Amino acid sequence: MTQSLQLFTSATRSPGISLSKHSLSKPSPSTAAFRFPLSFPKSSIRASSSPDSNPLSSAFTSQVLVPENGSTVGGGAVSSSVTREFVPVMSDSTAIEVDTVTEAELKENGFRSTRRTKLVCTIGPVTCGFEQLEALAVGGMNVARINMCHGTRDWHRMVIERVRRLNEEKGYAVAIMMDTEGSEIHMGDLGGASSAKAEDGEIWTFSVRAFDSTLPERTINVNYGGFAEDVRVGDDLLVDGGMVRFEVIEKIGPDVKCLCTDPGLLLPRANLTFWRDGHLVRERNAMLPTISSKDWLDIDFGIAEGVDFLAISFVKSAEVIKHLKSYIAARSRGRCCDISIIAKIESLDSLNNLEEIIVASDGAMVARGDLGAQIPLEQVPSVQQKVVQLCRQLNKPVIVASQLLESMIEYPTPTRAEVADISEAVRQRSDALMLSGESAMGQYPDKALAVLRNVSLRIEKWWREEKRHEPMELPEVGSSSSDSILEEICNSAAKMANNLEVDAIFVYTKTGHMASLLSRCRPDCPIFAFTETTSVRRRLNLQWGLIPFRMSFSDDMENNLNKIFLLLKARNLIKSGDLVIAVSDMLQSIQVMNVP
Ligand SMILES: Nc1ncnc2c1ncn2[C@@H]1O[C@H](COP(=O)(O)OP(=O)(O)O)[C@@H](O)[C@H]1O
Ligand SMILES: C=C(OP(=O)(O)O)C(=O)O
Ligand SMILES: [K+]
Ligand SMILES: [Mg+2]
Repeated sequence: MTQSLQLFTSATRSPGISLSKHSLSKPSPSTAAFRFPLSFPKSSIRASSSPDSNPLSSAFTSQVLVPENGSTVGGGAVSSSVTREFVPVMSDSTAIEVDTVTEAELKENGFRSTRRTKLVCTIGPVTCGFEQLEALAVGGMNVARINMCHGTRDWHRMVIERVRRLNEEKGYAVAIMMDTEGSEIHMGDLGGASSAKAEDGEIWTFSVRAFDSTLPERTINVNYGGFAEDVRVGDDLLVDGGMVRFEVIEKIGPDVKCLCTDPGLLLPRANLTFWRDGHLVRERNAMLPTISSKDWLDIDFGIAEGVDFLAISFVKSAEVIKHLKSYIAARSRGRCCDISIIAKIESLDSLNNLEEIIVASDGAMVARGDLGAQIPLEQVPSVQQKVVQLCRQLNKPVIVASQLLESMIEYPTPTRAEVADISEAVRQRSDALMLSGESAMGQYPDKALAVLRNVSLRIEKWWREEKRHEPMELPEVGSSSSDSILEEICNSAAKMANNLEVDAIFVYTKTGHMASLLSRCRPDCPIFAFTETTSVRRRLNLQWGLIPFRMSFSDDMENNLNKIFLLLKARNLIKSGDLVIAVSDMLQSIQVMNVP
């Protein structure tokens, strides 16, 4: 039995679409409908029954339904022993594309316990091979990140191609995030060495000189031409926010001699900040462009390659995001909504303009690496909490990044503190967690991913068992009355889902907006998001609790639902009796029903 609540307003009814087609229920062999359209006499309800509402009709036999992978990978339940062959079966009732990882996971754990927190992996030398990428996809990677600070154009292109091939050949929906270099001050390449050790008391030279061949011993290139001019003798020079510390002792033309005062490992292209009298010197940083000329070339490349997310480093204001968005819109001639812009919160300026930056962006990243170099480390946790909360309030996905499992670059098990840190990010209900060096160049990328996955699952389960619902105020984000209606529907649907303990919420969404409004509510059950385009499906992969599927759907919701039930049931992904709530951005209704 279907029970539904529908809202009709003339303002929100799509022009050109006949109301009866949308608003009236159609009894089918499997669902008897009781609806209460506010503007229609109840007697008219059944009049619209049509033969094609029969889910067994041939109309949908070519239906293809594509579930997202990975977001559903369970704690250790899916190992590499899972057969990872992707077999699109095109015979009638089994016309559904599903990768075996998702399928196995849904079957084994039931969908109430699928993973809600999404996982981003930075791809680097140890994970750029096709098989290694596939292992990450099997392990639950939802988004592959390429950091434009490292690697060549050909290398980036190769990684993008491989991820795309993985999606095509194996049925995954791994999204691609390109992360700009930004123009903050950083070291050069260490002349090809993977790292260099700076010992206490050593004198190192930081130089803006262009060295033709090999770097002289204990010499570091600096990318910023004004460096030697700007630093003063006595300044503290911090590598990666204090991983290594130097004191400036002498300036000789383009060379700056520095004494190592805190020893440590220097990594290629590590970030540099300098401090004077206990304060970060940032006058020059404030003048550096957020998007450098190299970044613009990289962005052109990203647009041409059709990446799903552009993460912008060292965002200082909302203006830069707006400027970029209008550029992308112009470049891609209207296809602008295909690339989401993620603002990286990693500088003092970004904190000063936090809300307007997040409003202007499509999401944010708490980039704790550089953030911890620009504000005192002890302030990073509260900033993280604030950004995560604000993003949820403003309905933007948020990623918590950097050093989540830093020790696993070298060791196969995490520290207890790292596990506690991940737990905190999951408990804050951030949309996604990110691996950097752990997956780019560490020794245990798959193990690190498994830790993220298992800790996420465990904390989410604990949270549900304890029935914890943090009392977060969700302010209205919609600017039009139809937006407000969608928002209210989502808020109510999520609340009903919790109270009724339903197994899943189904949402039909063209742009992904309604799915993200549901995700914002962080309901107890997973959200199956059905969308028509592969790019929306991939982008939904970053958001908390969403399991995106791609399918082509008709304007007839009842029909869509019946098709989906049938297709999912044919693959044992749902079963008769499961309680679901269905909402749609095509039809303003909330339906509650048992799977027939
Ligand atoms: N494309 C790449 N090629 C080589 N090394 C990479 C690449 N991407 C990342 N790495 C390595 O992984 C480390 C961590 O990655 P990330 O946090 O993204 O960069 P960074 O440390 O420069 O901010 C980098 O310092 C670098 O050593
Ligand atoms: C994610 C970050 O940015 P990147 O790795 O590009 O420095 C960070 O600083 O935490
Ligand atoms: K970067
Ligand atoms: Mg950074």
